[in-house]
Amino acid sequence: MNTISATGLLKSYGDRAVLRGVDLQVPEGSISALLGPNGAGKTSLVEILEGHRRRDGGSLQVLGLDPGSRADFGQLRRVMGVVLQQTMLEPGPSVHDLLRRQASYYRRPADVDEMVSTLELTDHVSASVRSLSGGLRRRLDIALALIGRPRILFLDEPTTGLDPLSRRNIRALITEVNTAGTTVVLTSHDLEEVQQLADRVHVLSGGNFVTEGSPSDLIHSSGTATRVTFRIGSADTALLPGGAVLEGDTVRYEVTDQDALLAQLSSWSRDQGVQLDGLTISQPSLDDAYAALVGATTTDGGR
Ligand SMILES: Nc1ncnc2c1ncn2[C@@H]1O[C@H](COP(=O)(O)OP(=O)(O)OP(=O)(O)O)[C@@H](O)[C@H]1O
Repeated sequence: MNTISATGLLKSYGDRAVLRGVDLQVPEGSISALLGPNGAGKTSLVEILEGHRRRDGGSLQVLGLDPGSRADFGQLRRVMGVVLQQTMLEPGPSVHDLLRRQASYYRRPADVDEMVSTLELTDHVSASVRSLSGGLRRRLDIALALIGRPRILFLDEPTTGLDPLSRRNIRALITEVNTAGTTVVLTSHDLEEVQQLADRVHVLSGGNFVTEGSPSDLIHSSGTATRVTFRIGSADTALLPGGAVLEGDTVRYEVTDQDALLAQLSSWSRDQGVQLDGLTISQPSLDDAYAALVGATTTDGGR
């Protein structure tokens, strides 16, 4: 079953068409990532999915509700958690008061003290929002989004501005929340984060998704090469499988079918009576694949 089902979504600002008939299916229980260059329309799309921005056309169901309808939005907000790209916290109240107030809007909220401890805000519960650093505000944003135990969680660049340890903890928390049953829609420019978290990746460019699939599907379809290197020693290079590049005593291959190459190399080394000394295999990352798939064809959207 799909938690989000969108067909033909349209959005323009003046005469600039940002979404040109976007179709999106987000399976229940997945972590789906929306990628695309600056200005591609990710935030516009996510805010339409959340019901925080009006669409110009197309049909949309989120958990069977239409976020663009006022009545449905009222129901949706009780089962939805949202972390916006920019934090919009009221500056006055303390961390604890804000979380308590937010929890009071839900029928079965999470425990406030537990949430404070999970997001490592314990030392700051009495501090007013205005006194928090950017990273602490981000953690509070996430705590507020999770306090209602949402069925769907929208995260727009959730770990931007966090220190490496907090980033790691937030990623672990996202996985945990997802494992407990929450569907997650993630927008991020951090492709390592996306590769680590997402089951599905949708790349938006020029007003539509230009490619969709699992991170490994995208890596595979980009044709990005795996790099295989080893040291040659005194072996005869003449009989090496084709495609070898010799750099001093190191042999390098760039291939898309690593299994075939490794099978050939293993018979070569057997025939030569040598080891594949210092063999390293560097798999391409989602970052490499994204650059190959999107890099040359995109431009900044003009902000
Ligand atoms: N309220 C608005 N009024 C006019 N133009 C807008 C508005 N919001 C967004 N835009 C424009 O729409 C385009 C898409 O913006 P959007 O923020 O959705 O992209 P994005 O993919 O989220 O970008 P980024 O990765 O930089 O956050 C940009 O050209 C932006 O300037």
